[in-house]
This record gives sequence, structure tokens and C-alpha cells, in this order.
Amino acid sequence: MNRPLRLALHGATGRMGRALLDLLRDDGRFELVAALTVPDAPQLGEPVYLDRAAPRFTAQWPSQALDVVIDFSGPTGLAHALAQCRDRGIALVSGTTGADAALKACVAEAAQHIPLMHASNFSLGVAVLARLLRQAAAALPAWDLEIVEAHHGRKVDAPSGTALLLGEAAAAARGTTLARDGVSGTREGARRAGSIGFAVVRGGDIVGEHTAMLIGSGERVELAHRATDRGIFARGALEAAHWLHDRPPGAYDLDAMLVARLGA
Ligand SMILES: NC(=O)C1=CN([C@@H]2O[C@H](COP(=O)(O)OP(=O)(O)OC[C@H]3O[C@@H](n4cnc5c(N)ncnc54)[C@H](OP(=O)(O)O)[C@@H]3O)[C@@H](O)[C@H]2O)C=CC1
Ligand SMILES: O=C(O)C1=N[C@H](C(=O)O)C[C@H](O)C1
Repeated sequence: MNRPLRLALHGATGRMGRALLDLLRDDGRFELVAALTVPDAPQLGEPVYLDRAAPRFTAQWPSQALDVVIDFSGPTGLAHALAQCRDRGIALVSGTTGADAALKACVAEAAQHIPLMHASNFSLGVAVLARLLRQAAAALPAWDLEIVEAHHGRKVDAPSGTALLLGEAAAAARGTTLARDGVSGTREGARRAGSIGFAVVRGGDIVGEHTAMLIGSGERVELAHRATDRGIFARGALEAAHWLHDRPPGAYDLDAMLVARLGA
């Protein structure tokens, strides 16, 4: 396709929305058709860039055709974006975390009708970290595993989507699930063998940090990723949108895209 992809950005006034707008300004692969936010956002009606001709923040889904939607809003926003994209046959990339089981079921249902990538972390480094953790968790099956995550003080979900993603990857490598062996929140008493623990730190402007600690007797392995710039997530989401928009309906994951694109 020679023309730019017609894109709507959902959650455009948020931290990730801003990071995406920064990149979109100079990305000729996309035409920003709509920068969507909530109806009571103070930015409503303002141009997204200083340039007055730029699109304006809006709460109205555009009637024009769209090739792809990128959503970084929140669970309620994701539910709206799913309904729009499913009904109109538009590809959807979402980085929204904190989805409950019902919303995850809606994501799975929508993926039967549209190409959809719902990923808790769009950074290349975390994709590689998940692979390394799978190997380490399988190689050290009896070692205690704790996942520690730290984020800025405005984050609303905990543990982070990435911490859960890492926990699920490790659990699968050990032939179990987080539903069976995951433990989060304050714990009292001795540690249960085989459990996968989560610890959460919130404060300041931490972009996103994840450490998986495999703790043995007399030694410890730590696998860590530290994001210092939201641009990494935004870049990954744009790559995903470009890759996804003309694929057949289905649920795609970031790892599959990296294998297909980078042979990684
Ligand atoms: N997968 C990944 O790589 C990453 C995922 N995330 C996830 O992305 C999501 C957003 O994060 P972040 O940008 O930090 O959060 P913010 O709260 O800064 O941004 C969310 C934006 O979406 C808007 N919004 C909320 N509900 C709706 C709705 N129903 N329709 C349209 N817009 C809506 C909010 O408006 P208002 O504030 O006025 O409510 C806000 O502007 C979170 O779930 C976060 O965990 C974040 C970083 C990376
Ligand atoms: O809310 C955030 O900021 C982030 N959320 C994602 C998560 O929940 O894992 C990804 C990243 O760590 C930043």
C-alpha cells in the first residue's frame, strides 16, 4: 500500500498517547485521522500539535474509514475500542493493561473478526526478557521465583501487565499457571514452595521496571529490564500497527511479530 495508513489513536491525551503523538508527527507511514479521548478531557478541541492545522483531540469516533486503531486508554476505553473496531472491521493494537476475565473474553471474541494485538508490553527488551525467563524458570525448577515491578505513582493496575506476562511465561515453563501458583500482595508466614510471588513498588516518575528473581540456596539469578523512556513502547506499538493492519483476523502476539519481522 502506498498511501499512509489511516490511524485513530485512543487514549491520546494520556502519557502513552503523548509518546505516540511525538513519534507520529514524523512518521510518514501513518495519517492521524483521530486523536480520541474522554468527553470531559480539558484538551478537547485543541490541536494535537502546535500547528493549528493538526487534528484536534476529540471524543467522537470518526465516520471516515480507518485502517488501524492504537489504544492505550484503560479497561473501559479498551471495551469501547473493541466494540468500534469489531463492528467496523478495523485492526486493533492495544497496550491497555488491567483487563479482567470478562474483558479478556471480549478481546478473544473480537479477534475472531479482526486482526488484533493486545500486549502488556511493546518493548523489544521485555520480549527478550520473557524468553530468557522461560529458559531460566525451566532450568531451575525448584528455585523460588519472585517478580518485582516498579512504576510511576499514577499507575492504577497492580501487579503490572508485564509482571503478570512474565509470571505466566515462567509458570508455563514450569508446567503450572498463575491461577494455581501465583501469589500477590502482602504475605505472612513461610513461603510456599513452588509459588510465584509478585511485589509492587509505586512512586514518582518511574517509567517501568521489572526484575525476575530466581532464588536458590547460596545463589540467585536476576533478570531485569528497566524502561527509561515511554518512546520504546510507542515505537513497538507503531511497528505492530503497521505489521498488523492487513493481516487476517486473529489474536497476534508481539513475539510472533518479532519472529516474522526480525527473524528474532
Ligand atoms: N503495553 C505497553 O507497552 C504499555 C501499556 N501501558 C498501559 O496503557 C494504558 C495507558 O497508560 P498511560 O498512558 O500511562 O495512562 P494515562 O492515564 O496517562 O492515559 C490514558 C488516557 O486514556 C484516556 N481514557 C480513559 N478512558 C478512556 C475512554 N473510555 N475513551 C477514550 N480515552 C480514555 C484517559 O483520559 P482521562 O485521564 O481524562 O481519564 C487518558 O488520557 C494503561 O493500561 C497502561 O498500563 C502503558 C505503557 C506501556
Ligand atoms: O502503566 C505503565 O506505565 C506501564 N504499563 C505496562 C504494564 O502494566 O506492564 C507496561 C509498562 O511497564 C508501563
